Amino acid sequence: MTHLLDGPARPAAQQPSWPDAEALKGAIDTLASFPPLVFAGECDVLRERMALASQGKAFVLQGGDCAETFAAATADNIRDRVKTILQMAAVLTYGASVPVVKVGRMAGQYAKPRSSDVETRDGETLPAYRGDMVNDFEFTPQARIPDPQRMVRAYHASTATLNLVRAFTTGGYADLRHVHDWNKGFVATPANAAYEKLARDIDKAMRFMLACGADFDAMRATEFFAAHEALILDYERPLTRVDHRSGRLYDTSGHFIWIGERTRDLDGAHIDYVARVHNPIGVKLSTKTTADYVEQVMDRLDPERTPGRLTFITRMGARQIRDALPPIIEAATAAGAAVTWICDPMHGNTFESSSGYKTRDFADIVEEVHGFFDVHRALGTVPGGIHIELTGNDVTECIGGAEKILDADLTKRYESVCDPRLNHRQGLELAFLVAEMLGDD
Ligand SMILES: O=C[C@H](O)[C@H](O)COP(=O)(O)O
Ligand SMILES: C=C(OP(=O)(O)O)C(=O)O
Repeated sequence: MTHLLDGPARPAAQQPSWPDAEALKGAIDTLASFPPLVFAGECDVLRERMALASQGKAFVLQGGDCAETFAAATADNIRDRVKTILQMAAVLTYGASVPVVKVGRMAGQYAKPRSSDVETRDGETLPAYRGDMVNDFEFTPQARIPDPQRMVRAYHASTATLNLVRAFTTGGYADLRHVHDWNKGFVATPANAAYEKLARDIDKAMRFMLACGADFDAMRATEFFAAHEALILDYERPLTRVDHRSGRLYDTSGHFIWIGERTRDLDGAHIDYVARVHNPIGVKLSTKTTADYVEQVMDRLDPERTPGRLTFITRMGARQIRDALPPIIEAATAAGAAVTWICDPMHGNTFESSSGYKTRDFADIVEEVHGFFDVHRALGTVPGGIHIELTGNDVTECIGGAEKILDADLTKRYESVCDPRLNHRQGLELAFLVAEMLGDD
């Protein structure tokens, strides 16, 4: 399939140095022979949902691991992540009376861009870990060698994940009548107690609607989409297929793919790649973004200004967003933007704690989302969603929140192989706060 993507060779940032060209070719050919993970028609549905979010008629909740790992792709982990997203979506929908577009950072989020190509521990320097799709987290010379067969494993792990996600979300588990069940198995906390109360209210409203003759069978299933950063082009390209209905190219590795802050160069291979596929796509924007860049990237990726095609995921930092975001929005608006604006309050707020862990403060995360809403409201544009690194597990990776995780607690259960995630309760707590902001119109 790669011939479909032929064009001038462009520099591709953040790619592994695969040591064996033959092995790489073998893995690419294998991927190209596999069935698609998602269908073009599903991507089109998501584009329509993203369009609604760009107009304030829906709100996007994108969430999941910073970096998925093969070892953690278990039924329990996947179920708890899906449950957390369903609960957060219920809080947002009920709290703000807006449909929520549920998108997992799942089933493909196996590669990471890194600030440095190497990592040094106790005087030993090895290649950096770039995600399970590329090499292994273990700190040994052998483990850190990029192995293209890992892309094939990532495909299989994504298939299994997506299969379970589809079973959960269409097989009855996501039925709103199970709104209480999603809270089961989690430790009792103020956030879960608040959720339990909300679930009782939803139950009551549903009983009322049922008595009025509403048909709740329509709610048995929920839409749930898969997203990841389109980083490793040797994985994305062979999974790119022609849609037989329209003759257009789609990246069938996920419904929504985004280009990260480190790979969004206008002359680079990543922007060239996503310009050619028809999926709904995202571009991360930090404080380094210029007005000129925004206009040019819109012209490259969304020349027709089609609502739902392009999402800007801003990740500015709690202290910068109020100054850095307005000129970006103004430039986009002046250039006729039809983009969906999403706030990633994670990546601009990372710091190293005194105990040496990469962490984020829950208060900063909330503050960035506040800034995002305030800026959009002041400019008359639409805050269309949030993008969160989270897990359904009870980890201690981000400090703060109602349970007041402290620096000293980070050591207790820090499991992320890259960036710190909100745990289940912090995710729920954030959903309640965002529901308030959304409802504050
Ligand atoms: O998730 C984002 C990046 O991959 C991550 O922040 C990079 O982390 P690093 O600075 O430790 O390489
Ligand atoms: C690397 C990521 O973010 P960014 O490109 O915004 O740094 C990410 O979301 O995993």
